[in-house]
Amino acid sequence: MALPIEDYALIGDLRTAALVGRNGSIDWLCLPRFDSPACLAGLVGSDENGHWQLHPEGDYETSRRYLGGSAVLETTFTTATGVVTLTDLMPRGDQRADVVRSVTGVRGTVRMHHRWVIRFDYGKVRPWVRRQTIGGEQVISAIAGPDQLLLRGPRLPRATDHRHEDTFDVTEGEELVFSTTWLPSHVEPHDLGDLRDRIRATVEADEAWAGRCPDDLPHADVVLRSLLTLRLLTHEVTGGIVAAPTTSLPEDFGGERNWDYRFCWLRDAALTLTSLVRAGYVDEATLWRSWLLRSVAGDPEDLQIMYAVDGARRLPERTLDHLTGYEQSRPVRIGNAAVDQHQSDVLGEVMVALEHARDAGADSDSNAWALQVALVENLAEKWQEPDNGLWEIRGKPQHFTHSRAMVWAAFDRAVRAVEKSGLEGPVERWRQIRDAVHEEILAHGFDHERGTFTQHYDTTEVDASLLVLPQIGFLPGDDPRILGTIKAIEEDLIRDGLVLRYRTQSGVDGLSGDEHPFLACSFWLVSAYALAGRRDQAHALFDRLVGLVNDVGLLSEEYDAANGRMVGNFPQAFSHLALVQAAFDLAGR
Ligand SMILES: OC[C@H]1O[C@H](O[C@H]2O[C@H](CO)[C@@H](O)[C@H](O)[C@H]2O)[C@H](O)[C@@H](O)[C@@H]1O
Repeated sequence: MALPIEDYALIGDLRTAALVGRNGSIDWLCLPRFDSPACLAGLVGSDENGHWQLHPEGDYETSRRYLGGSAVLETTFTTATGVVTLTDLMPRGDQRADVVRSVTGVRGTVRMHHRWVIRFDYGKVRPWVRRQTIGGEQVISAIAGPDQLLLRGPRLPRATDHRHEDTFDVTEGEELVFSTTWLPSHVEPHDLGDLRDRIRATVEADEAWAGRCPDDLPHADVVLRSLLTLRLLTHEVTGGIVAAPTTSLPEDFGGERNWDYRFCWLRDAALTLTSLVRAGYVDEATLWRSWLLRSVAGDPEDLQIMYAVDGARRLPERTLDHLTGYEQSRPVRIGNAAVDQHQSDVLGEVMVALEHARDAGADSDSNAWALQVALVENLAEKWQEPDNGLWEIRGKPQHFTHSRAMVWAAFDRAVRAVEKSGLEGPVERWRQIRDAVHEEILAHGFDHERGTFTQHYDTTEVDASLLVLPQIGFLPGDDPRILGTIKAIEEDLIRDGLVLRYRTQSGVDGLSGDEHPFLACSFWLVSAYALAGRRDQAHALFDRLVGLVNDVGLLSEEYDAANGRMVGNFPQAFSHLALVQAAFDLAGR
C-alpha cells in the first residue's frame, strides 16, 4: 500500500528516477526514461501493480538520510534484535539503468523480508519470469513486450503466486547487494559486471557537483538538497528537465486533479535553469539550451509549451483505468492535454533564463540567439491573444495579467540583449511593444479601487502569480502597486499561513474540487517580501517553509497544513526552484 507522499525519497540516474518508501519499498519506477511506462506502479495503485521491498520482519523504527551531498539514500531500520541499513541508488556513467540496494548488518541480527513484484506497462502486465545463468551467475529475468529486468543478488527470492519472496537473517558486518537492471527484451544479457566500482564513482561525482554549491545562503543545506533534486530531474544526455518524476499524485485527495508531470515544460525548465545558474551551475544551462534548440526547431508558430525529454511533441493524455489511483484519486493520467494549450508566458521565462545564462558566462551560440529572435518576432504578432495562463486552466482562455507581464519580460530581455550584450535585432520595434504591453497591463490588469493587480483583465480576483512581477523587474519591489498586490494576496489567498494559487471557487480553471496551498507561490511571497524590503517577514516565512521539507529535504507541489500532508506530484521542480530563488532573494544576490 502506498505511503503518505512525504514518506518517500528520490533516487535517480539522471535519466530516470524511483521513489523509495520509509518501509524500504520502491513503489514507483519507470525504466529506462522518466516517461517510460512504470514497471513498479504500486504508488498509484496497489502492491499488486508492482513494488520491490526489503524490510525487517515484525516491528521496526526507521531513520533516513542521503549520504553527504549525494543522491544515495541510506535507510536505517532498528528492531528489537538489531540494526540494519539499506542503501539505495541508481549508479551512473555506464549508459545502463540499474537500481542497486545494499543491506548491511550494523548490530545484532535482523530477519529481513524481500519481495520483488514486477508488473510492466504501468502495473498491468505480468512478465514471463525464469532463472538464467549469465557469466556463471544465477539471475532472475522478467520479460514482457519491449522490456526485460534482471534481478541479481547473493540470495534470489523464490517465485510464489506471481511474486518473488524470501526471508533471510543479516548479522553485524554482513553485506548483501541486490540489483535490478533494465535491458531491451531483444538484448541477450551478458557480462553484467561488478556494480561496486560504479557505486563509488556515483557518490564521488555527486559530491564533486555538490561541492560547488554556495554555502553562505540561508538554510544552505536545504538549498543544496533542492539543487541536487533539480539536477536529478535533468536528463544528462538530452538536457531535458522534467517537472516531476511522477504522474497523478493528486492535488486533491480523492479528486480528479491528477496530472502527468514527467515532461519538460518550457516554463518549469527555464525557471529551474535560472535557479541552477544563480547557484553557479552554468554547464546545465548550455545543455538545456541545446535541448531547447532541438526541441523548438522549425516554424516558431509551432512552439509548444512542453515537450518530451527527447523533444518529442506528441504527449496525448490518456487515463489508466486499471489503476485505483493514489488514495483513490482517479483517474490516473499519462500524457498531458496542456501540451496543446496557448500559454503566452513561456517565452518570457525562457528569455529571462537565457539572459541569466549569458550573464553567467555560458558559451555564446549564434543559433541560440537566432532562435530567440524568431520566437520574439512571432510573439510580436500574437501577444494580444487570450491564453490559458501559467496554471494551465482548462476553462475559457483569458487575458491573464501574469502572462502579459511575461510577454513584457520577453521583449524587455530581447531589448537588453541588444543594448547590453551587443546582439542584433529590431530593437526599436521591440522597445515599442515592451512599452505598449507595460501600459496595457497598468490600464487593464490593475484594480484602482483596491490598489492591486488582478488575475486577468475581466476580474477583480487576485492570483499568486502576480508575486512574480517584482522578480522580473516589471515594477520595483517597494512600488505601492506591488505592495497593494501583496496585501490583496495576503487577504484572499493565504490558508494556514501558506499561499493558494487562486480561488478555485471563482470557477476560472474549469475543474471540480479544490486544491491546497501551492508551495512555489509560498516561496514567491518570501521573494516578494525580500524585494519589498520586508526582511523580517521574508525570513520568518522562509523559516516556516523550509520546515515543511520532509526528513530528506524534499517537497511536493502543494501542502495540506491542516493535516500536515504533502500533496501533488513529488518531488516537484517548481517547489524546489522557488525555494532556491527565495534563498538568493533573501541573500540579496
Ligand atoms: O492545475 C491544473 C493543471 O495542473 C498541472 O499544471 C501545473 O503543473 C505544471 C508542471 O509543473 C506547471 O507548469 C503549471 O504551472 C501548473 O499549473 C497540469 O500539468 C495541467 O495539465 C493542469 O491543467
